Amino acid sequence: MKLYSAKQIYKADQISIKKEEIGSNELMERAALQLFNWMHLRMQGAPVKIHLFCGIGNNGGDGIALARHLVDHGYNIEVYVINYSEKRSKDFLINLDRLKDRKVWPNFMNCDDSLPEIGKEDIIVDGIFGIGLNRTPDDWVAKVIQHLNDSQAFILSIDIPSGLFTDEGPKDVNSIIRSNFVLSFQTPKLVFFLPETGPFIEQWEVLDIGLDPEYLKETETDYELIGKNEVLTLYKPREKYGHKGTYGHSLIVGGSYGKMGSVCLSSKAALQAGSGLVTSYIPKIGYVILQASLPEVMVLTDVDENELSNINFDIKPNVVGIGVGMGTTKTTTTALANFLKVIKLPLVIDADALNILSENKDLLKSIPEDSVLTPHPKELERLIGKWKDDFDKLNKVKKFSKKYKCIVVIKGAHTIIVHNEKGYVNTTGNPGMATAGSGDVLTGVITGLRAQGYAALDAAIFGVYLHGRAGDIAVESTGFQSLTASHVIDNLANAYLDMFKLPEQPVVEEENK
Ligand SMILES: NC(=O)C1=CN([C@@H]2O[C@H](COP(=O)(O)OP(=O)(O)OC[C@H]3O[C@@H](n4cnc5c(N)ncnc54)[C@H](O)[C@@H]3O)[C@@H](O)[C@H]2O)[C@@H](O)CC1
Ligand SMILES: [K+]
Repeated sequence: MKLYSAKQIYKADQISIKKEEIGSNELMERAALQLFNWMHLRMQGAPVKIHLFCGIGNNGGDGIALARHLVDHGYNIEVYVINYSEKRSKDFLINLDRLKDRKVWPNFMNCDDSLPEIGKEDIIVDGIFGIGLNRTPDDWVAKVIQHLNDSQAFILSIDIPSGLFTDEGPKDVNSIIRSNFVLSFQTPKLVFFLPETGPFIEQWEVLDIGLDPEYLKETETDYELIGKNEVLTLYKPREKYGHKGTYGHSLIVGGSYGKMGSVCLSSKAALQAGSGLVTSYIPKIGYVILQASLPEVMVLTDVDENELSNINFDIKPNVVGIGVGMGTTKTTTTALANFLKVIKLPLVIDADALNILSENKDLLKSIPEDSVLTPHPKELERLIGKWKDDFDKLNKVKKFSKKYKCIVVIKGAHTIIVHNEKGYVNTTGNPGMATAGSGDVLTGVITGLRAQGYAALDAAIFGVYLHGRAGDIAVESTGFQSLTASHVIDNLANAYLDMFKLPEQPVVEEENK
């Protein structure tokens, strides 16, 4: 699913109005009706108090139009207009008049007014600012927003939580609504998925207000949301006459004294992701461990007992996953530097290999083209330096990806895969996966997919999705706290199977005869 910018949404808005020969207030009416239907379906006329807080722009206009529909259906409402500017939008004014025709008089709130009382069981509709926010709200508006956040009432935001910018980072977190639910028009916004701004959104849903499908289809976006539909198009079915050689050979390089488990996890994950063959390359100390735990995996050992000192093999893998558990000693650093000088195969680079690269930035230019790097936030910071906010981080990663011709997987609650100018935002995974070895599993999955012939970007996107989905399925039986990396591996099979499951159909009860 494409994630459009505010500029693109405004453009879609203009094009739709022109093509359909409708007034902009008709588009607002569509939006308001969708909001109303959504609420009405769930509330079924319940007499709960609904407080609608509206700004003076079109987001406020949506709120005022929604208030009219709620009144027409007998709901118990109170409307407030937050008068933060004199520049009321045309459609806001049209809808204000329509509301007044029904003898509903909003409370106009200015900077010195006292704050209304809101009960814990009430509902707040947040229509203060939408995608038109272009500067941090004034202090008194921030106070209103804090008052709503503190009320403990359920907050339903129209389009975007008020106070969140659509395409830049927040400057004052105290001026942002904490939404329980966002009904977002036409597209979710990128900020719903970033670490700094995501926590302001508990749940979201898209309302289709029928913006011009042609424009939406043709417009390229900087970000895409990756769900089941997106990965289904990447999936490579198995061929009847395929053999294990058809599905590639993964080499997992890593491990050191006391950290052999990471290589076990990566190697097993590569196998479970479907790699035809898997070999592990480890220091001698891990030989028995690997052979005893993974009978399907072949093992090659370094000349050194405890650490990698010379990465040298005479097999022909088609991808190498490197870095897990390998440490950053001088010997291993030299081994990695020498390896990078000669290796031409695509790499999946993780953990200590990333840390070595951060400490020795001149090695970055030796990374083979189309390699996949999988840093967690700390590793990323060591690699690209500190960032101002999430947008700054994304821009820095885009530059890095272009400069070193690689794919960067920014791991997090919503992992983002960056390739050149574009980012792919993953939707699977859960907090239970913040556990030891979870990253090693991801490295193995992406390596295993790469081995099977998935292109680098596809392997990264598909791998991140599968890994998260396996974690989501696993957590249903383990709970967040007890989820381990091994559970994620054990559920890779279920994650594959789940891709082809049809959505559950509602059960129709048989009529009594
Ligand atoms: N496709 C669309 O674009 C549609 C948009 N609609 C609604 O329109 C919203 C956008 O409306 P607007 O462009 O009027 O903008 P907003 O309603 O988001 O903001 C109101 C106006 O306040 C001003 N402003 C921005 N930041 C401010 C600040 N910190 N303090 C004081 N004033 C500030 C700006 O001039 C802005 O236009 C969307 O979020 C959505 O809810 C819907 O009506 C349906 C169609
Ligand atoms: K809003």
